[in-house]
Amino acid sequence: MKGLSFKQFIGIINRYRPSRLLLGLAFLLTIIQSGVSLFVPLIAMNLVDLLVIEEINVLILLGLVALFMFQIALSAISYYMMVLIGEKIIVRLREDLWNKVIRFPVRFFDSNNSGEIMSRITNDTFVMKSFFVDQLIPFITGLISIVGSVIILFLIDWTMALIFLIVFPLAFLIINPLGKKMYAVSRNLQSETASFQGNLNRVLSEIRLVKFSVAEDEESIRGSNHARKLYNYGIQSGKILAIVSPVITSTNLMALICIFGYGGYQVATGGMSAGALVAIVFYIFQIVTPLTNMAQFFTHAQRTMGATERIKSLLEEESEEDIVTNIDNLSIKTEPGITFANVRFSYSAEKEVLNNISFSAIKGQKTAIVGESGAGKTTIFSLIERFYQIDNGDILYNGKSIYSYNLKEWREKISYVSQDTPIMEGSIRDNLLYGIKRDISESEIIKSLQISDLESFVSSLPQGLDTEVGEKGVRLSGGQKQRIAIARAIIRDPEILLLDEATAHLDGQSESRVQDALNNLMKNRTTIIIAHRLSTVKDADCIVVLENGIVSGYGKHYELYQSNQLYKKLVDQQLISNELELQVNS
Ligand SMILES: Nc1ncnc2c1ncn2[C@@H]1O[C@H](COP(=O)(O)OP(=O)(O)OP(=O)(O)O)[C@@H](O)[C@H]1O
Repeated sequence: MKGLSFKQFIGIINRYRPSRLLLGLAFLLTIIQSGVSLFVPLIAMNLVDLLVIEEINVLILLGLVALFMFQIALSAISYYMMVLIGEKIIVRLREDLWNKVIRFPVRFFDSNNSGEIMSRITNDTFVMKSFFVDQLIPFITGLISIVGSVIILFLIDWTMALIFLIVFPLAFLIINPLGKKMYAVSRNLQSETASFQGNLNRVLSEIRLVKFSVAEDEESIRGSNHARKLYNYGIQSGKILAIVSPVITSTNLMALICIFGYGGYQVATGGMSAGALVAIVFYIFQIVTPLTNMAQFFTHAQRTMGATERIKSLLEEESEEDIVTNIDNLSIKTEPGITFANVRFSYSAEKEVLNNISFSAIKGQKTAIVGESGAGKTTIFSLIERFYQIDNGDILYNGKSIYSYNLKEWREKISYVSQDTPIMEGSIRDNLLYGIKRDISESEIIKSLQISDLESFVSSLPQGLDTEVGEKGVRLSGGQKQRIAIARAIIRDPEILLLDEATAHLDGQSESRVQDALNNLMKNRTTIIIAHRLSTVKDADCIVVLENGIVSGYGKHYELYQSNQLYKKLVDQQLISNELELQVNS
């Protein structure tokens, strides 16, 4: 067991523990219970000795029964209290972890598999709890029992105690190196479990891709490899346990044989009373049982320390609200709306995606961003949403840095209709109102459905707005999902509209209706559009051409067509493809 990890484990338990009073009481009860169990053999010793001289004492017998009952009751109460404490700790830890995880920056999710994060919140916390309740507490009571029993053994017969103490450490000489090996195996087992879960999540969340790529066989092999690795680690840990358990059991057995041999001789020769031998055997059991459990304790401890390290690293992760962005305090006068001022940005050190970008999207106007695939258009939206931090420059809204706003307040100003239209499992209503804090009237919802051309679809459903859409909205068509995203944007009533190919999935008729609605929605707001089909942004008040990380053109359609080579190329390519499409269709 690594000292540091154990310290971290205690630190986490301490941080999420319930009141000291409850904890103290539970510990006190546990200690009293272990203490009481130390007296049972002493009374039994007296009883046996009295039996030998045929003078049964009812009072002692009743005392023994009462003590037994008392110990059972104490043991039940203290176990329940420990479970209560364990559950209280885990619920707080899970709540805190979840609260933290949903506030981690997008960058964290870029580099961490969601299945593995799930495994940490569910499995690793469970491992910690069961170690605390089922291992640590019995370990402590076991220690009390062992120490107490050894002391009493010395008082009853020091030579017997000495024999036992010589045999007892032998087991640990063998177990210690195995424990170290077990630590490595347990760590691997835990991380492999997490990556097994990560792999399941990866495949199950994109099951359609698996099917249309006919990748079942590959996935079957990959899944099997993970399962096999788990099997191997399981076998490795089994091999270690297979040595540890019998070593402990036979050491205990050896100790018992020595005690019985020597004790029997003593009783026969009158050196010791029969009661004393009974008490000694009792105490040996009180030493042996917790000792046997200790083998398990160390295995669990290794596994728990691995889980603790992973949970600790999650707990230490910075929340996106706490991230400070270095901005150049540029004192520039801007028009109302969004201004990118000398913005530089890269996802990683290898490649700069935006290299000194400056442009304005003025309030009440429609600003379009065009550029080749991978030029950084979506990145600009991500930066406006503050999913990532800029490296240099500043992004201003109405003349004020967007980083000066509280993150929640800032995001509430924005509606983002993205290309892949994310939909949550739940009803259509749940999706329309997702994250909206103010009360929304039924008429507001219906109006948004009318504007987004969804009304007839929703009214055709037997359960209307309360129809379940399935995981990721699988029961909806691409166009329906897109219109739900637009209706959601309408209900949010934002100051800033970010539209990424918002009408790409709609058919011509629906598109023109929704486009009109969007044009209405854009009034008096700051709107930025990403369009691959330039026909949808030809009428934009301003078009920003992104090329190799810089703004290579900025203006209206006809100006750019004459002055910007890339823009002309993109328009001409689309004209040609449109013509080809017309020819094919005619
Ligand atoms: N999360 C990310 N981590 C690392 N690199 C990224 C990430 N997202 C995008 N990139 C890279 O940044 C560059 C710009 O990507 P972006 O998605 O902004 O392009 P785009 O112009 O929107 O492309 P498209 O038109 O194909 O959607 C690309 O080279 C891409 O590989």
